[in-house]
Amino acid sequence: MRSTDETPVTVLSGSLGAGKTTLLNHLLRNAGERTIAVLVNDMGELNVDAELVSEQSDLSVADGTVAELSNGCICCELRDDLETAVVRLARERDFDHLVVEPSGISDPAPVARLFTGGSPAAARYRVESVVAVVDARLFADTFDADGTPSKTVAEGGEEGTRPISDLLVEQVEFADAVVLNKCDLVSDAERERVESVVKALRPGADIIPATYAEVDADELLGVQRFDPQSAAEAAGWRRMLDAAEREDAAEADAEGAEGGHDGHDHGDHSGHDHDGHSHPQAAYGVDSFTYRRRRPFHPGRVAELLSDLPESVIRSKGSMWVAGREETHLTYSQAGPSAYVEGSGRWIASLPDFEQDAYRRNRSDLGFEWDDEWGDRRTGLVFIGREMDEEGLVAALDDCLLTDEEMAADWDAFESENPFPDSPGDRTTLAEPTPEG
Ligand SMILES: Nc1nc2c(ncn2[C@@H]2O[C@H](COP(=O)(O)OP(=O)(O)OP(=O)(O)O)[C@@H](O)[C@H]2O)c(=O)[nH]1
Repeated sequence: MRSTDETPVTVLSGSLGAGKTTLLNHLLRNAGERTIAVLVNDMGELNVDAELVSEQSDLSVADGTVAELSNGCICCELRDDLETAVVRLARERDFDHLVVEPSGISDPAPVARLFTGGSPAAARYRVESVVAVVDARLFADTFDADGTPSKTVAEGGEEGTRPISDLLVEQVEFADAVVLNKCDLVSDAERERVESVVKALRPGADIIPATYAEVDADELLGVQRFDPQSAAEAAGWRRMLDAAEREDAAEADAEGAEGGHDGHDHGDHSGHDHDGHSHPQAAYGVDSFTYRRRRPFHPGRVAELLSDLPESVIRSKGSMWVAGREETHLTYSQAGPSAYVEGSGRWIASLPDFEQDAYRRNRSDLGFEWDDEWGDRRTGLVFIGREMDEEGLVAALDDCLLTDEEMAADWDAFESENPFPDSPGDRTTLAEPTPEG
């Protein structure tokens, strides 16, 4: 019984049929000295009591090395069960490593969070890695503009069905290591292209190519990769946006320190000449840029543009300021053929003065420049794609900004004729994959 040592946990994600079970079996068979316990959340089977069996490293999943939770989804109703199960497991069994496979949920983040913070599970475990098993064939088909884009609406998780592209992107963005499985089903060139996209989506993740998930267990387990502090900021789009904002804030500070603002206009300033470029993957034509403006979008024009982005854009995401939605901080997210906008909170500048003051006082370093007139309202988008026409896209986005005349005119119409959500939690779908490829 280990009471002080925290047992390392691997959180495994992956789309339906990507090869998670194949990987688990492989790990159990090749664990060497390690004793691995596996916890699977199987949404398919109902009313099977969670059986906490674990122990020998050389048993297959079917042989019962697995503690199974059923009846739901780990991230919601099963969260408590999961916590109880892992704590009991640690108390009753002796093992060196826990692998949790929260199948049926798209987002491994809540599961990883279960083992951090002050929970009883956190006292006994530490998350070592979040691993995404990616079906290289499916990934290539979904995001390769040269291939046949997969429009499949796949596994659902908590919200019913979701486009497969969303799941693939989000799992990769949160992963510390990506097992690129089914490499037998892609050519070398396709594999390299998939790798280049994965690197852009999640810079720094270890990519482990595999066929039938035959990975070196010591390469996957026993390496501390997960960092709870930076996990949320690890996605490629988030890093680019944060870096660009920090750069701006530092520039503004420097100007302040020099005792004068030279009057350069942030209202129409092009974000991308702040070196929003990143070319690490240019070899396969995968590139990215940031688009940042402190002028609101026209709701109709920008909805139309974002509903029909060129296929070269693989992933785009960020914050949007849309005229008529002065209170609602909008988060836009696109992955392949799917795109939506969600109300993700309030602009700080729309809060009552005393709340704003408190907010700004408590976070003296907001990480971005506060605009005298508009406060934190701004647009910051990141585009990741292959051979994108950046200039064309930026020009098209700029055409969606309010013109000077529109800025000066009455904004009432923007409020009423506006497809975007006007409160946090609401969502507008801009583009959906067609049901059959
Ligand atoms: N060709 C090929 N098939 C594979 C590979 N890895 C796994 N498979 C097959 O793909 C299918 C799905 O694999 P699983 O391991 O069951 O996938 P999973 O992610 O556990 O699937 P779910 O639990 O249903 O989400 C099985 O028929 C595997 O034999 C691979 O590298 N190449």
